[in-house]
Amino acid sequence: MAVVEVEHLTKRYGDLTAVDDVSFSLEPGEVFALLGPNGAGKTTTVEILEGARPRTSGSVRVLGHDPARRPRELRERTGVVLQEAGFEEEFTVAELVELHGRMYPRRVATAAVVEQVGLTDKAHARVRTLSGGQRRRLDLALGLVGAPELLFLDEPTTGFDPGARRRAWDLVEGLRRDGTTVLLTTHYLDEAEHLADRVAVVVRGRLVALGTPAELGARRQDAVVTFRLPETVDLSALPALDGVLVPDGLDWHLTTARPTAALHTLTGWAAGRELEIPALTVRRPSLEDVYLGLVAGAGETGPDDPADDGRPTRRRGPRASGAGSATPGRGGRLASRRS
Ligand SMILES: Nc1ncnc2c1ncn2[C@@H]1O[C@H](COP(=O)(O)OP(=O)(O)OP(=O)(O)O)[C@@H](O)[C@H]1O
Repeated sequence: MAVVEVEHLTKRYGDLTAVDDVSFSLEPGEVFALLGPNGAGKTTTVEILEGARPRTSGSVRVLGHDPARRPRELRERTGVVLQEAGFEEEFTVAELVELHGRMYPRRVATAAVVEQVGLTDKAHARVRTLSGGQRRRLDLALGLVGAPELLFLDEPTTGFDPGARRRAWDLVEGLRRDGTTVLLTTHYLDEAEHLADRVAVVVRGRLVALGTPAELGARRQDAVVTFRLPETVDLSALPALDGVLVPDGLDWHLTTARPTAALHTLTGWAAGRELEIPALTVRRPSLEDVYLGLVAGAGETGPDDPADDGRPTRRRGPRASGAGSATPGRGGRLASRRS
């Protein structure tokens, strides 16, 4: 049985359709990444799955439950790592993890989860003294302390230094090995490529592509041949190459649908003149290239788009106040789980 099943999900905020007839499912143990530009509807979708927002229409099942009913069992079997969560600043890391863990029947030992996220040396530090990246790791610890079957990770490595990001990736890979299903949103395409079994690309609320990173890559047949001209050679001396050639500093990039033929022409020409072509590489499109092509193809014009209202990425309704969430004091998370 699918862990998450979403069929024809739609969410409207007044006139704005933030999620538009989206369908996908998550199989047990898979890491699934939701990608899309700012305002695409990723957070809205994830919050609907978490039970933190009502949907307008469509059907949603999470671990067999309708999250809109906010069943207790679902809350106990899922973990949530938000983009920004409020912490109770005077608690220590260990205290906060300990208190949070009490909400879950299947909890992981505090020391183990603190170790898992690399905060052991900060276990007894007050939350207010943590750096931005350390707070994100604490967030991760709170998502993991309940040994969730399904983990929601909303931009989990934003603000991480490169080492911390690698460790977070290792952690997610470890979770996958243990059978945890993970729904991830990220703006880092390398992160999605590295971690995700499958990727869904959402633009303006609509699902525009769904598949493994390799399947999405295979949508594009083109490749980029990069090279420099030998010192003694002028561009006009090159044979005609099939594709679009653009300069980039000393390099030339040839984007071509026929990389084998283009390479043959180029290397045949050079070999015939006993020339060495410096810095010659061939690169297939990365997930980032494919993603940017999909986003552009779907008419998204980036941050200057008048439809982009420039609002912060994570908005919460009245739940955001954290009122009434003094135990254990994580405003966003606990309040959203309880309301
Ligand atoms: N409570 C709300 N009321 C009105 N509009 C909202 C509300 N929450 C989100 N929106 C709008 O819905 C759209 C989708 O927002 P959402 O936060 O789901 O996007 P996102 O893909 O998560 O973006 P980001 O990558 O920036 O986090 C945006 O246009 C946003 O302004």
